[in-house]
Amino acid sequence: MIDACGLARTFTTGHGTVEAVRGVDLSVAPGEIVGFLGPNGAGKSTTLRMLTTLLAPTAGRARVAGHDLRADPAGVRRDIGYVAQGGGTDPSVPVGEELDLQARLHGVPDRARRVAELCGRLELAGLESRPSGSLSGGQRRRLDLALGLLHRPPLVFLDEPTSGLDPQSRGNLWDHVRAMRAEDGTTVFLTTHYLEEADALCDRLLIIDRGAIVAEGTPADLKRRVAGDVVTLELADAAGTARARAALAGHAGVREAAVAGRTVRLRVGDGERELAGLVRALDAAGAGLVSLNLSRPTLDDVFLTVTGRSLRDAA
Ligand SMILES: Nc1ncnc2c1ncn2[C@@H]1O[C@H](COP(=O)(O)OP(=O)(O)OP(=O)(O)O)[C@@H](O)[C@H]1O
Repeated sequence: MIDACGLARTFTTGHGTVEAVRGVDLSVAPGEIVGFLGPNGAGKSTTLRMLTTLLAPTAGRARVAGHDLRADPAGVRRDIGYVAQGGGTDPSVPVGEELDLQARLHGVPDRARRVAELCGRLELAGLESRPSGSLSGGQRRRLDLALGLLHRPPLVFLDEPTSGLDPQSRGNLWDHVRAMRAEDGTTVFLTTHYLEEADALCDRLLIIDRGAIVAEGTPADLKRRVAGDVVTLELADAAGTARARAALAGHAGVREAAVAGRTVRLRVGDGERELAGLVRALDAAGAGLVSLNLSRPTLDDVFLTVTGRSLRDAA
């Protein structure tokens, strides 16, 4: 649904040249929900604006929703939905009127039925006569989503769809995005700052930093591949700790072991798979295991591993 190769954009400012996006390759398959994650200024919006034809690339090429970005930008625009960060509606216009107007602009056939259908699906029914400026944050974002979906685009771009929403409204919007994919097979490409959002909603993530993609994969794969799981062992005494350390030194699957007092912290690939073998090795060595804890890395650990910085600090 998206295939981009070497996409780049530089800006010339009074202070010199900014390489906002430095040759990004990415592909998104039909029906995927792909999250584009990165700290402030990483190049997310610039990439999104290029893929939605709002900004011309300085280099590279892309096919979006079956159309070449440079040769057929009108075709791209026809077949995508774009939900911008702040939305673009007039706050004084009633919800129903706004939807009807946009449906008319898009030439949506049988538009009254389509508007009613989307209002029903996105919990906007009953709000049609309210000016959009009077809606709550969550209702507002659902209206923005409805506006982006009116012409039934197979591909939708969402720019920070839940920015500023409370956790409950955020979860509600995720449900709607999932339903949109389940019911219509809509492909979704979204940018986000929220690690929880990336983790909960996206099938696959692209992590961008300083204009380049630094990691890519499903949330679970990324965590496993890039950061590994962590197994923390507590041993009964110093002798047991030494025996544990010796037993685990050559143990296949252990990538790294750090000892602090009677605690041994291991970095392993797939913790669940490794646990039984680890326990057997420790028992055989008579290490005197007191407790064992398996923790999964977070997406922030992934970012830290790839860039040496925390996404939260960097943001
Ligand atoms: N019109 C512009 N002129 C000059 N520099 C720009 C312009 N637009 C973006 N940039 C710069 O390009 C880089 C990438 O910006 P971009 O907005 O794409 O990042 P982002 O990842 O979307 O950040 P945020 O999360 O803050 O929205 C930044 O250094 C930004 O200052």
